[in-house]
Amino acid sequence: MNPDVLNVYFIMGTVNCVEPPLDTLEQALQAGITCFQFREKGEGCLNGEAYETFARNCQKLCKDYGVPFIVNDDVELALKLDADGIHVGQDDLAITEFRARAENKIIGVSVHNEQEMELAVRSGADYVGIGPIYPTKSKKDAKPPAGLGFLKKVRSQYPSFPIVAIGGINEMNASEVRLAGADGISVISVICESSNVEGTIQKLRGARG
Ligand SMILES: Cc1ncc(COP(=O)(O)OP(=O)(O)O)c(N)n1
Ligand SMILES: Cc1nc(C(=O)O)sc1CCOP(=O)(O)O
Ligand SMILES: [Mg+2]
Repeated sequence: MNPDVLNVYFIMGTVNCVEPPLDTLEQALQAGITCFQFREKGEGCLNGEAYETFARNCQKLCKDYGVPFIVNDDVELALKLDADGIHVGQDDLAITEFRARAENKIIGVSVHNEQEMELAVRSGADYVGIGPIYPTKSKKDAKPPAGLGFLKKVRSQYPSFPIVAIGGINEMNASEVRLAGADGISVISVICESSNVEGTIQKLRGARG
């Protein structure tokens, strides 16, 4: 995949939002996010019909702006909606199983160590998510913050494999994350809680290091 797609990768679910979620997503799309992940999970999240309707509304907005719509975890939803891709963690469905059912979709995988990285590449992942780089309040079961060390190591071992970094990334630390080798940054709270989504995204974008 083109790593530029990962430049500013916004992840959102209703539980993350302060403003109406679809308003936040549309502002983020207008401001130039390059990828969107539908991640409707956590206490108080939508279920059933409301969950699917919300996903469809997010997907429609992404289509209007020509931005890839990626579904977190839920393979059946990704296939039902014909999403552009899926993001899976180590506890989610095996990549090869999903690839067999969706040849042309983007597959992202979370990796935390060299073995997981090697397996993701060997299994045909299109990109990897590396995190948490810094402490995050948006994922209760996140691993301890890893800092930039693992990211730098992976970049040196895989000079051109698409990498997005995640976890506690904001306007202040985004450029050091890019300099460490990330093609892009993936964020939830810095956009969901911003009072100036356009300004925030401008600062997150930056030139590649
Ligand atoms: C881009 C990106 N990177 C990492 C994750 C985390 O995935 P996972 O470990 O499966 O955790 P959940 O998001 O499912 O709670 C991600 N979602 N996106
Ligand atoms: C969804 C997610 N995954 C992570 C990982 O480390 O795998 S950290 C995280 C939450 C990122 O949110 P924020 O930008 O608010 O810190
Ligand atoms: Mg997951």
